[in-house]
Amino acid sequence: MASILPASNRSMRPDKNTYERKRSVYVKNPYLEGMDEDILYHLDLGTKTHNLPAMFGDVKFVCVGGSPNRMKAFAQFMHKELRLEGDGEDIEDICAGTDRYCMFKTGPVLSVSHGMGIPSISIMLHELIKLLHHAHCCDVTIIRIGTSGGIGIAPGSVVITDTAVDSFFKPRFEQVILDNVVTRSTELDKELANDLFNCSREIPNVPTLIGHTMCTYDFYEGQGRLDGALCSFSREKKLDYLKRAYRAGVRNIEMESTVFAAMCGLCGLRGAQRPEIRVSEERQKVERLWKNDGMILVSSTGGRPG
Ligand SMILES: O=P(O)(O)O[C@H]1O[C@H](CO)[C@@H](O)[C@H]1O
Ligand SMILES: O=c1cc[nH]c(=O)[nH]1
Repeated sequence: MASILPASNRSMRPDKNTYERKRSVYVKNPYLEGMDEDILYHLDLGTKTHNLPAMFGDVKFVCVGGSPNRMKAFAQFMHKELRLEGDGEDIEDICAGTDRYCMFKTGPVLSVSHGMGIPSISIMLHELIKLLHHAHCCDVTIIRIGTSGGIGIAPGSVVITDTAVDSFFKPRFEQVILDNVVTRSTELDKELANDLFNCSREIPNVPTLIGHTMCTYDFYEGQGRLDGALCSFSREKKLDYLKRAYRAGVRNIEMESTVFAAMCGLCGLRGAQRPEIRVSEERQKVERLWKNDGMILVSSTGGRPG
């Protein structure tokens, strides 16, 4: 099991009175309270083996992305920007005991990898949300930082997602629960999207826009690529589909946004719930940082060679 974080990180927990109105992280599972121990299997953490409030009670921002190396680099970047002790090069992977996901903590910012696709991020989110709940975190903003394929926009643009849509351009996530299909909303917080967009205006040479993000179950056929091992549609059909997506407001495609939006929304992790009237010093620092340096993207887009 990963050891708990050094005392220097624990001391950054905000004062109880820092926030005048708190928004908790909710779990919606009546069985959890009655459990003697909650093991977060894929994070290699647990309520009996780790002091989760001490380790994570001060978390205010969670940034997630597919690749472990990217999330480590992001954590090192945050370490420098927050001017924490040391150079951050030896930053500890809190989930080192498992190779499923990695997790780094820099002050109030948690950086977590989630792998590729809905099933992978959904397992991570179940355990992350329980972690934040057990740690008594509140007022948590979560942002997925990812790559995506742009539609009708310049390669390299940053798309801030307002709504995640499925392959039929509908703002929904269909979760199969036992043998039922349960439909969940995929709206993301518009206020946060606007805040992020306003921050982006201060960053030169990075075209940024707000738009819908389409989430698919597959990188190849699901995204209309012609270069997968299987392809059963014509170039014309592909272009027709992408044009219809564009007309429906879709500006980029990736593979996690619908379940991300659905789960975070249900569990009180909508970042843009901006309840704070007085904010902690760390949070002001982080907000300043984002305003200055723009580490705020939801998806940066690449070309779509296929
Ligand atoms: O850039 P990340 O976060 O890895 O996410 C995108 O990249 C992967 C596909 O290459 C998918 O998981 C997609 O959502
Ligand atoms: O899902 C993805 C991620 C990156 N680029 C794409 O074209 N699609």
